[in-house]
Amino acid sequence: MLQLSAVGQHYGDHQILHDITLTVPAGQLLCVVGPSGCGKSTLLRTVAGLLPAHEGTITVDGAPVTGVPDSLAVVFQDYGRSLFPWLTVRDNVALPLRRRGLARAERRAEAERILDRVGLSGAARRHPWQLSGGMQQRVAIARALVCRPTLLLMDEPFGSLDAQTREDLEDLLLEVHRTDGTTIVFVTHDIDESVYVGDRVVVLSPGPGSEIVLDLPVRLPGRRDQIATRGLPEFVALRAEVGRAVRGKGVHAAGKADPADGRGVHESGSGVS
Ligand SMILES: Nc1ncnc2c1ncn2[C@@H]1O[C@H](COP(=O)(O)OP(=O)(O)OP(=O)(O)O)[C@@H](O)[C@H]1O
Repeated sequence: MLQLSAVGQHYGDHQILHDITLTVPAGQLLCVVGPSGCGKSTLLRTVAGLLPAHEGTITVDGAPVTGVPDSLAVVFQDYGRSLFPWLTVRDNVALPLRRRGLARAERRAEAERILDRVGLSGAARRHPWQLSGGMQQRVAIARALVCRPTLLLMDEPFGSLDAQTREDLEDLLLEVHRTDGTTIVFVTHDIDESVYVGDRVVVLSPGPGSEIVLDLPVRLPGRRDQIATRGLPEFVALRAEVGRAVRGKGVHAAGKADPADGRGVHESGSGVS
């Protein structure tokens, strides 16, 4: 479980985040959206322990975050810079296992297992620069998963991919989440994406001093499907509600209901206009 209590963040005199209080239960996929520059990436970097919180406290499974927790992995948008071009795909993925003291053969076997899972078993001996952008981001996801993190942070991971690749990776993420039960915090500027992948969507207000303006459980019937789910009236209603909050147009009362338990069927009907 991830807990943020009255977290504030500044760059110098510039206040970015104010009084962010949030509990993310184990196994939840939380999406964070908000206007450009409101502090989504700053929030993620603070949770990751890369920036110390100026105010408040953050705990992961009860332990205060004072540096990057061992149980945590991060995937950034810029896959091109996050992979080492001189290493093969398999060695990129195996790299985090070195710190765990696994022997070389074990590291390679584990990397190949994860690569198979993300649909890249045929690419293990290639180098990142020989792959498409979508394949490189699959490598970055594989590397994040190889240490079996309990908390996965993703900062606009599909933002620079074409629409088809993006949908494929959204579905890969959902499959990983369903199978592993990893707690995931997923930052995106894409409202549709947040509702499609999230169990819950949190919207931040524009800065300075961004706060949470909407905390919305995503209750959609059935297993998510790129065509069928996006056509559901429940999906359209949720998307409109998040869109209104991002644009500062007010929040429907259903948005405040039971946000920590964002699974199951959405019942509110949301009153979308
Ligand atoms: N290292 C830094 N030093 C000073 N200011 C920064 C730094 N990083 C970000 N900022 C500023 O903090 C604010 C929040 O930035 P952040 O990248 O967290 O927003 P964001 O919501 O993720 O933006 P976007 O949606 O455009 O990616 C912006 O005004 C940005 O210019």
